[in-house]
Amino acid sequence: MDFQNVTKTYPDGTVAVDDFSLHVPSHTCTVLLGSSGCGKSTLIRMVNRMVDPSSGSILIDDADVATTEPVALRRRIGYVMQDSGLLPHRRVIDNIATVPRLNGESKADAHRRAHELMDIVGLDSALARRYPKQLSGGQQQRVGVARGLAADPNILLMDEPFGAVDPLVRVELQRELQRIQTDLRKTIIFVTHDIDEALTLGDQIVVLKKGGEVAQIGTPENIVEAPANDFVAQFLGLDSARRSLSAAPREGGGWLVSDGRGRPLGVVNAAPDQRSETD
Ligand SMILES: Nc1ncnc2c1ncn2[C@@H]1O[C@H](COP(=O)(O)OP(=O)(O)OP(=O)(O)O)[C@@H](O)[C@H]1O
Repeated sequence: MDFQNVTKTYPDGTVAVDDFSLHVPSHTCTVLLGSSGCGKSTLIRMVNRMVDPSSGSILIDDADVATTEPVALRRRIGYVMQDSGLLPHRRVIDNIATVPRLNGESKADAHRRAHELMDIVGLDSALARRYPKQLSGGQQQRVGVARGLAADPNILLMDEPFGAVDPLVRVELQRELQRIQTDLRKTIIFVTHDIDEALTLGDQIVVLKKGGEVAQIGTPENIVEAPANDFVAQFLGLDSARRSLSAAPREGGGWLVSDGRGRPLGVVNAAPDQRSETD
């Protein structure tokens, strides 16, 4: 997928995205990382035409999304948002089956697929008959992910999908997504302002400034090892005590790693290039 010189000016004159270009490699997870208001949601919503660019284009397999009817586009691109966006008056199973049903699948087939998806996202099948409000926030987000995957889309758009759940559940959901992605290899665009989440999930991370200005694009390793500028270093907190780590040799081998305030964080047993044959 490619964003080509995309600009979005809202009717009130706000320039949310200014001349943004990006190649999104297939079958990998691209994270758009930036603080509130930098244009992340606008960017992701232009892919499925919830928002149309003022100029520029977005190409999927070399076809401009502007040439595809928005409803058709949304039925073949998965979309997961922060508050899960579930239909409150529909049971979990029917929420997941919504798009396959709209695509003409029989109820039996759509429900069978929905049960498979519940399994994939780690939801007990006993929850199928519940309504969204009878689920925890984390469970609702799992339903949201299942629903996003229901039509077996090649592309999955995720707009701060785990932003509203508590930190422990958030880490669990991130792990589930990584596991799912190992199997399904979707092209994912994942929006977050959480650095740890970006470093965990991104194959490619795009650090954004206001107006969708790209501050840096790279793998998590690239960005942590070599921030392109002060903005990226500060945003990642590389100059803060939490991330400026130090390591001291440890009795019995390995290193004790501490943060910038000297608090112990853990132990490194061996640097990758110093592993012995027996490790
Ligand atoms: N419908 C709209 N009309 C006018 N301005 C808008 C509209 N939607 C978004 N904006 C503005 O565009 C800019 C980018 O907003 P956007 O929601 O894309 O940012 P974001 O990075 O996703 O932020 P957040 O993380 O807070 O959701 C902001 O200044 C916002 O106020």
